[in-house]
Amino acid sequence: MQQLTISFIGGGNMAEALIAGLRNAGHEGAKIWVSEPQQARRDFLMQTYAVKVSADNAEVAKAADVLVLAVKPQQMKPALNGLSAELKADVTVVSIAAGISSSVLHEWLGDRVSIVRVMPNTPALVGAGMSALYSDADELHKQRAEYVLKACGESVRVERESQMHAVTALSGSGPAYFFLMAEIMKATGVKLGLSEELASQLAAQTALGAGKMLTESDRTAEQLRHQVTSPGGTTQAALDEMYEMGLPAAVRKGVIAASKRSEELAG
Ligand SMILES: NC(=O)C1=CN([C@@H]2O[C@H](COP(=O)(O)OP(=O)(O)OC[C@H]3O[C@@H](n4cnc5c(N)ncnc54)[C@H](O)[C@@H]3O)[C@@H](O)[C@H]2O)C=CC1
Ligand SMILES: O=C(O)[C@@H]1CCC=N1
Repeated sequence: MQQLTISFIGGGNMAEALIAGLRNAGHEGAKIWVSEPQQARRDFLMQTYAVKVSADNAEVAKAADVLVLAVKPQQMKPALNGLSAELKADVTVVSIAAGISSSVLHEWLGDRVSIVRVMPNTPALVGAGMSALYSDADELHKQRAEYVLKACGESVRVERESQMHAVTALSGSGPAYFFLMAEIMKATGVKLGLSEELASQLAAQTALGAGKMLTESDRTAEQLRHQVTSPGGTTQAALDEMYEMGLPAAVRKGVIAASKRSEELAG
């Protein structure tokens, strides 16, 4: 079957994660186009993933069956300037930008385009992405977006566009919360006398193992935590201190701040 041409406006971190997923899933490099103003970034993407690159958004948009908008929210309006007239009639526009609503995208691209809003995350780079999508466009367009997302991990649909703020706060930004935890664990391991290399390995493999248990076991996070926590033992000592220092409140407030920021970006 003929593969769709998937074009990216913006070739930054998140575009790269999706491109890596698509290439690993067997999507041809010649059927992936990326427009990106930075020459060094274009060269890197072309050399690493054998994709087509350009500095011209219109050229890339024109070729697209699926057009992925992968610039920062603040960069979106200028990036889309003049693109509307270039698009194929049945193009699927997939926006991964935090905050920007479908109605704002329709204002910038016109009413006739089919828009799918998606919130992916960077673990897409290693095939372990978590994406959520919202769209009121036809099923075909949702399925095209899912084709991209499922090449990079799991994908779910949400029923209301307003839920995208919470999705962004959980899975979009979420990898950073776990990375911060790994950073702190590693640094503390070093303070306690481990080498950098060993402390990194212990933190990373523990994160992987905990993640696999969360996704593969039929137990809840709370049940899995109880399994590790022997009464009066080391884990209990750690968790008591973390609660005492306000870790749950800090995480709760952080997630809410991310959701609020997503609402602010929506304008
Ligand atoms: N990084 C992440 O974990 C996630 C990011 N997102 C969303 O993905 C989008 C991109 O984020 P990142 O990849 O992190 O940003 P990034 O800054 O790494 O990538 C943006 C790229 O767009 C390019 N660019 C700037 N102006 C442009 C223009 N006018 N035309 C074409 N390209 C242009 C930049 O040179 C840059 O390479 C954002 O809207 C963000 O909300 C969504 C989910 C997760
Ligand atoms: O930090 C951000 O705004 C983007 C959206 C979700 C993850 N990164």
